[in-house]
Amino acid sequence: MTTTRRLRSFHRWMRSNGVECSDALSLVDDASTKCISVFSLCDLREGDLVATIPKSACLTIRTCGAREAIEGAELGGSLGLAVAVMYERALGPASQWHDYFAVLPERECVPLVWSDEESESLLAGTELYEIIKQDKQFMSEDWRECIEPLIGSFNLDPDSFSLENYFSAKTLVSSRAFQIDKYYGYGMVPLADLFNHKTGAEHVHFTNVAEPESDDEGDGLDNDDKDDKSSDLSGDEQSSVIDQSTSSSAEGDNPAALEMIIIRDVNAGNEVFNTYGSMGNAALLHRYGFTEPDNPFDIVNIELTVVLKYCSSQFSRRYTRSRLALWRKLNFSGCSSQNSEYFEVSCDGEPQFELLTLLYIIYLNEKSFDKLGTMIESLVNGDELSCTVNLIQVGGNCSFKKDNIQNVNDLNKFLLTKSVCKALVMLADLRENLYGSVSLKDDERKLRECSSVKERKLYHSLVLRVSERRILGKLRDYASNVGPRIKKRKIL
Ligand SMILES: C[S@@+](CC[C@H](N)C(=O)[O-])C[C@H]1O[C@@H](n2cnc3c(N)ncnc32)[C@H](O)[C@@H]1O
Repeated sequence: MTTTRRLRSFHRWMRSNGVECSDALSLVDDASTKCISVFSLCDLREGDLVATIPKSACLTIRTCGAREAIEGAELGGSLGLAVAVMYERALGPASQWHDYFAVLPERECVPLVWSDEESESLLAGTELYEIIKQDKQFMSEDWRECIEPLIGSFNLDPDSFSLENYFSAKTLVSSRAFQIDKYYGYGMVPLADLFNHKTGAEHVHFTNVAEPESDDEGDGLDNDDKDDKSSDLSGDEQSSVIDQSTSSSAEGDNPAALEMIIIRDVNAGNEVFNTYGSMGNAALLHRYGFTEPDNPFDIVNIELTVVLKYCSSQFSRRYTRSRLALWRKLNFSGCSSQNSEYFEVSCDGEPQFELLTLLYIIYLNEKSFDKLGTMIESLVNGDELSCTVNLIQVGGNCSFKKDNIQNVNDLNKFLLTKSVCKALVMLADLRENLYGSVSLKDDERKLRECSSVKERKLYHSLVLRVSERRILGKLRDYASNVGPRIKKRKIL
């Protein structure tokens, strides 16, 4: 089937399934990338309704032919939806969604379906490296525990439900599914999933006009994906949340359909973008298989284990343990995800506040540390702000004026002693070592020479490496330029 043909069939499919796509939209099939994008054929203005998609046309656990088996096995969320996708694909032309599947790729090129060698060579050191290893392991367990036992009941080619096909279905779900509503749950929304992403400058929103009555709330099936152990860097389940409009005044409101409405003007001939959310490059690559240069939502994480390793290189293990224990007693903690605790460094190189408090405590002199120990009882009863104020006062900072402090961010500069700044630079170096011996300059050169279309995996992994390494550079600048701003005074 030629690309033009698949789009013609999809347009026919939309008409016969009640999907209304405005004549102002042009679906474009790019022969070089085999990807579809949406362009405007005329000027589109804020408020224009450009598509209506009946919820019954969406592929969900509720609408798929294997509903009974999937619900009977209590599979929900992305795992259940991936089974629905595999089932309907296995039906071939007999599936209601056959012509919809023809406009989807076989699988999305996300790292989950890269070979182990590719992950090793392209992702080592990046935020994704360990996550992908875990994803593969957890999803294989999900498949063995939840899907393999069901395969016989489908009476279809068992190969269609293989582990490999499960991974492929998961890539489609992670990159294209939406949370529809309570009744339909999480699903594939034809047409809505053809729009590409632009960070912070999208043109279109999907609106769920009203919630239909749910006939069986509390049936144990929900969208919190309790069966699915895979990680989610973006923190939410769906690729895009559909706006829940509470207004029902507009004429033509249709509780059984989703509407796509222009929220930012588009001139004729331009691409119409959606947004998949505010995500850094690691999250974009993880779920969607692409990255954006200069992404303002990028972050780098520094694992607590790296901080402790650095601390142990300076002090005894006992010393490190006692400092960490006091930090915890003061109710500080890092971010946590699947057995790891870490600190974020934002796009502009600013380290997470809690990392500064930990380093500050690590470098407190013995006297101040002991004094802090005696104050624990009173400190833990206060809030984070007053606790940190006390911490800084005990540390003996003479330029510190409590009255000017409104929130914890105002305290950052007082935590940046010379030792803390030096530690931040060392931590940036330790984190950078994880990328191996290739320099940032070499990565930047390779990126300039690389084609985003022909060498897609290499290109996006290089964007990720380069953006993470630039943040580490900014962390070094931050530590060198911001601190130390304070003079010490003995108050003990
Ligand atoms: C929801 S689909 C969008 C439609 C898709 N282009 C298609 O051919 O069907 C999401 C996928 O589109 C691609 N994509 C979306 N936005 C992109 C962007 N800004 N840059 C590169 N690829 C993008 C990625 O492959 C992503 O996984």
